[in-house]
Amino acid sequence: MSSGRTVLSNNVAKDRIVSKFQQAYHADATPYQKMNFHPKVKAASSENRTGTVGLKISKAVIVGDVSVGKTCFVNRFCHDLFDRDYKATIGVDFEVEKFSILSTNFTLQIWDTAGQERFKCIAASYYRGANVVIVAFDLSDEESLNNVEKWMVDASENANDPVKFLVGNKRDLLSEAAYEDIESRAVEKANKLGAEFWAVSAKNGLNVREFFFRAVCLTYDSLLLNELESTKTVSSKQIGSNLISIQKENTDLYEAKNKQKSKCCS
Ligand SMILES: Nc1nc2c(ncn2[C@@H]2O[C@H](COP(=O)(O)OP(=O)(O)OP(=O)(O)O)[C@@H](O)[C@H]2O)c(=O)[nH]1
Ligand SMILES: [Mg+2]
Repeated sequence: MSSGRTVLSNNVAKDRIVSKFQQAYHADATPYQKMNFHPKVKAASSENRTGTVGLKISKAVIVGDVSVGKTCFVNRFCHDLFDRDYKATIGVDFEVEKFSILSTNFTLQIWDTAGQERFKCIAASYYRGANVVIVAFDLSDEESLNNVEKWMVDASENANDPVKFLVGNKRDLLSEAAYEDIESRAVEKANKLGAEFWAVSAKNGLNVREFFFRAVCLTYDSLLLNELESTKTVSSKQIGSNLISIQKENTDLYEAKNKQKSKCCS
């Protein structure tokens, strides 16, 4: 979380409070047609019956070709920063963002993976269990759009029934006409992949906050709905043991990240 932000008593920054359901970027380019939180999700949130959803850490992974702007996109959202110099991501990096959705705390871990082929072995081990898969491409580079299928297939393989997005970055580089041209092809791809399309700019911040709010709204809604429908009564004992395994898994991930970096990047 960037410094200088107003942080509330629940440890969530003021600009991470989600009280309205964020709409899709383009109504014709999404498989997610819901326009609001499910009534059961709203009721459970207001009555504080959110089970393990508010306690767990959800996971998002961002993948895509080299230099499409994955790191800049994450940094724009998490730190409100933009770096014009390219620094390749080595393996993976991650950020943790805390939200308050309908007054429930919700934590998203954002795994920013390397696009370079030589780091693929490291990056791929972080796709497991992802709740959100973000395939990024560069709107000004057609080739990066041609490669999105393989990224989506790889990243979704071991994910956890993820919410899928196709994000075109560097919108600031395109004229309106050039954008419209690539947009129609991107929308076609997104529909084929069963993903929701967004056009953003990490450089000027266009649609970046809206995108992440959309991602957490869809994820929170579907995770809580699943939980409400599958475990009508979750005992506090179960919640306790789930939490221990989640915390352990998290610790393992941190350790694995360091181990794998030293193994694969030599
Ligand atoms: N004009 C413009 N440039 C951008 C934008 N986003 C990123 N860039 C530039 O694109 C280059 C690559 O950005 P990165 O975020 O490092 O790319 P990446 O996808 O993380 O690359 P890898 O980590 O190697 O996979 C940098 O020089 C950025 O300044 C954007 O929205 N607009
Ligand atoms: Mg990067």
